[in-house]
This record gives sequence, structure tokens and C-alpha cells, in this order.
Amino acid sequence: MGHSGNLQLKVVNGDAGYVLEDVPHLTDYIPDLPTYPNPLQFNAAYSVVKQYFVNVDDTVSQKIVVHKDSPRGTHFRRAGPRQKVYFVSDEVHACIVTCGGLCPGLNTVIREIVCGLYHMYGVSKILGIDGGYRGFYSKNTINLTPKVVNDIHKRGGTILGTSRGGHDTSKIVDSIQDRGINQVYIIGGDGTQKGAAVIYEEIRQRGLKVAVAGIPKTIDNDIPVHISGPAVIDKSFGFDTAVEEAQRAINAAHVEAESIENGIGVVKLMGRYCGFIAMYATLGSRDVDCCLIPESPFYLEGEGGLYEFIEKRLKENGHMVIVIAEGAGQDLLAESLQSMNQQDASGNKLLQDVGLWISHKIKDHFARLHKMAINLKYIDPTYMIRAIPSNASDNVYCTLLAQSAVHGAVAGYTGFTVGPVNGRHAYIPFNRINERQNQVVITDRMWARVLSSTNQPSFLSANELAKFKREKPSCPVVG
Ligand SMILES: Nc1ncnc2c1ncn2[C@@H]1O[C@H](COP(=O)(O)OP(=O)(O)OP(=O)(O)O)[C@@H](O)[C@H]1O
Ligand SMILES: O=P(O)(O)OC[C@H]1O[C@](O)(CO)[C@@H](O)[C@@H]1O
Ligand SMILES: [Mg+2]
Repeated sequence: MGHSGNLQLKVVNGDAGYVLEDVPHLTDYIPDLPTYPNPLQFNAAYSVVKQYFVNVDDTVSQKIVVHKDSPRGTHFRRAGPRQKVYFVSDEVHACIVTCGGLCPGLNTVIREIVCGLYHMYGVSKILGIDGGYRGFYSKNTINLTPKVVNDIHKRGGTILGTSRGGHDTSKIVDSIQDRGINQVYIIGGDGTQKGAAVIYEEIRQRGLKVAVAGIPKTIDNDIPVHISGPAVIDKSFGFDTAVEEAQRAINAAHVEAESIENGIGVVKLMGRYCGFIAMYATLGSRDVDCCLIPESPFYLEGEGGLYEFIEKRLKENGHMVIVIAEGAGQDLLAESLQSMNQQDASGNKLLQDVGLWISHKIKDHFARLHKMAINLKYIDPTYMIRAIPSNASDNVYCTLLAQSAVHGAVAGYTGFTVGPVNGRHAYIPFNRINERQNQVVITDRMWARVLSSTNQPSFLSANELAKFKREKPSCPVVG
């Protein structure tokens, strides 16, 4: 096996096209670090486990759909407890920070990092950083113990608070160094993981024995994940909970629309640059007649347009439900409203309210035509789907993510994000997670399932479809 690598890439090539995209280790830049036996083997609860530790050479394959002659492809290091650890319990001084927007399950991840460190590794010095990245240098810290975090998974939000912007790398690493912190757990979305990568690089340049672990959070599912799109992580925590909660809004829209002549229910769901929540909520509900997402451009007027489809569906069924992701149709809004081009503190584009806009457009159109009296109800559950506690299945998922992060940091790995790859938890280098934003691939089978379930137009001409097929590479299809 040959090694090739730099600060960001640590790639190992093996036989038959085997590639390991490895994560950094503290010993990459601090040689001769002492190791210690993993205390987990003396832990009463874990004594029932037949094999305590994962083999150091275990890796998880990114590709599970293969042909007879396919190369073995990319692999990631398997997550889990190692026989040797690089920290003794008393030496560990950990901290946890949450950044970006809210997401169901943030508190569960915090809880399980604290409990995992305490119960599995005997760690008692754990600090909560208040209010996101800027909290490192501008706020007081919170002492976290299993008692403090005992009930927090039942609450939405994050007990640590969160923020956008305020990522000042030197001030953050100064604070880590001054406080003697040697394990940093960073929970957040695509922006946060980019910030974590820069912190890791600065720590490495300063030669500090500090492990940096990222736990990916994104209600939008915009971190490269496996729900359609090239596979890295299967899906992000809180996504299931959000999709479940979105059902309540869709049900309400359906009940309202069904109960009145020519009723139209419009539901706006989160999804700044991608329509995963809208797509899954639509497929989950089966009451949706039209799902509009940022990845699939649509138009209103003329043949094959939205107005024509609405008229047709109302004539057929007497009612309809439209689900629209917040980032959909922003080009159309920019044409008809004065574009604001505003950004939030992290540099994310601030969007105009497409739900309200489209509701007005539809009402105006049918009023102008005098053809058909419609009754439109607009429901905007935006923050309601993310400000709730995670459901049971997300809670279990959050536990595995948190424990994987703890096992990895204690074993000396750093500069990594945790996540399940084809069902097995793995350590993924930051560069892989940060390479691009995940989006619904509208030439994939999952989007076809939506079109088939709603029977809505694709809004694409034959030429556009051919262009999309050429541009977007076909990727491993789920299901
Ligand atoms: N390229 C970057 N380099 C360093 N820090 C960044 C970068 N992008 C974002 N950040 C920081 O990461 C934090 C969170 O970023 P952002 O507000 O974009 O949310 P996010 O993590 O993407 O979560 P979400 O979009 O799901 O709400 C902010 O404090 C921001 O300053
Ligand atoms: O209003 P805030 O808190 O900035 O968050 C809104 C954004 O956060 C997200 O939920 C991502 O976390 C986007 O879908 C949405 O545009
Ligand atoms: Mg983001």
C-alpha cells in the first residue's frame, strides 16, 4: 500500500482499485505520543460485548452497488473504539459547540457526547461553548456533566445556543489553547464543517495535541449525503423528524383544500439550496399534487406551466396541495420583485418568501381570468419543523454519531466528521464533506418517483432534459 497526502488529503491505495480516504491522526504531526489501554475494556456495561474494539484496519466501502469487474473504490476508516487510546481520562479537557441553524437532535448529540466521554472514558472536564463559534472568544463557558444534560434530549433547540458568522480562527484557537482544551466537538452544517476544517488546520500548524471532531448537522440535508447524490453520509440527523413534522402541515393543507370548492393548500418548507425536505415530505404524504424545489426550475404561464396544471388538477379533483421549498423559484421572484441580494452573518443568501409570493400570483391569475373561483390557504411551518425535539429514531442515530466522535477523538484521530456510510459509521476527512453542497439530482430515480406520485409536469423541455442528463453525473441510486 502506498501513501500520498498533504494537510487535507491522506489517501492510501491498495489492490484491485482499493482507495482509503483516511483521516488525520495526532501522530501525523506529533510523533511519539504515548498510548494507553482503552478503559472501555474494564467497563461493566461493555464487558458483554464479544469484540470490544474495531480492527485498526477496518474500513467502510463507499460503493455497495458493484459489478463483477468493478474496482473496489473509495473507503473510509470505520468508526468505533480502538484498543489503544491517546488520552488518559484525567488529561482530557473537552468542549462542545453548536453553530448554524437549529435542527432536531442537537441536544441529543450534546447529551451523548457528555455521557459518552464520562461513562465510557471517565472524562469529567467538559465545557459547553455558548452561542456558536463566537462564544469561544466572547462568552463564558458552561460546565457540562451527565446530570446537567440528563433531560435535554426532550427539548428542541440547543442548550448551548447557536449563531451565524463570528468565525475568527485565531481567536478561536487562542481560546482553545488558553483554556487547555484538547478535544473539540463541533456540531453544525456545511458552513460549520468548513469552519471546523480551518480550526483543525490552525491547531495542526501550532502543533497542538488537540483532536477536532465534526458532527454534521443539516436540516436541509445539504452536506454531501446519500439521500440521492454521490454517497458519503447516509443522511443527516433530524431530517426524519423534520419530514415527519412537515406531514402535519401538509395534512392541514389537504384538509383545508378538500373541504372547500377549488381549494388550494400551499405549504412552504425549508430548503435554502436543496429540496430534500420538500421531496421526502411529498413522497411521505401522497396528498401532494405538486412539489417545487430549487433544483428543478419551473414557470407559471403558458403551455406546460404551473397555472395550466393547477387548472387541470382542480377540474379533475376539485382541490390540490402544493409543497414549495423556500429556495425554489427564486429566479422568478427576482424578476417580479426588486431583488434584495442580502446575506446573513455567515454569508448565506437571504431568500424572499416564495410561499407568499406564489400564493399571491396564483390568486391574481385566477381572479384575472374570471374563469374559476379558487380558495387558497397558505401554511408556513418553516421554523416549526426544526424547533422540535428529535424523534426516537433520530435520537438513536444521534447517540451513534456522538459515540463515534468520542471514540475517534480519544483514539487520536482529528480533522474528521462522523457519519454512517452505507449503514456503517465511519470517519470522513473534512475535505470530503466540504467539497460541495448536496442537492437533489433531478435526473435520478427519486425525483422521478415524486413526478410519478404527484403526476405533475417536470417543467423541462426535451432539450433541457438532455442538457441535465449531460451535466449531472449519474450517481449510486438509493432504492
Ligand atoms: N468557509 C467558512 N470558513 C470558516 N467558517 C465558516 C465558513 N462558512 C461558515 N462558517 C462559519 O460556520 C458557522 C455556521 O455557518 P452557517 O451559518 O452557514 O450554518 P451551517 O453550519 O451551514 O448550518 P445550516 O446552514 O444548516 O444552518 C458560522 O459561525 C460561520 O461563520
Ligand atoms: O432564519 P435562520 O435561523 O437563519 O435559518 C433559516 C435557514 O436555516 C436553514 O434551516 C438551514 O439550517 C435553511 O433552510 C433556512 O434558510
Ligand atoms: Mg448551511
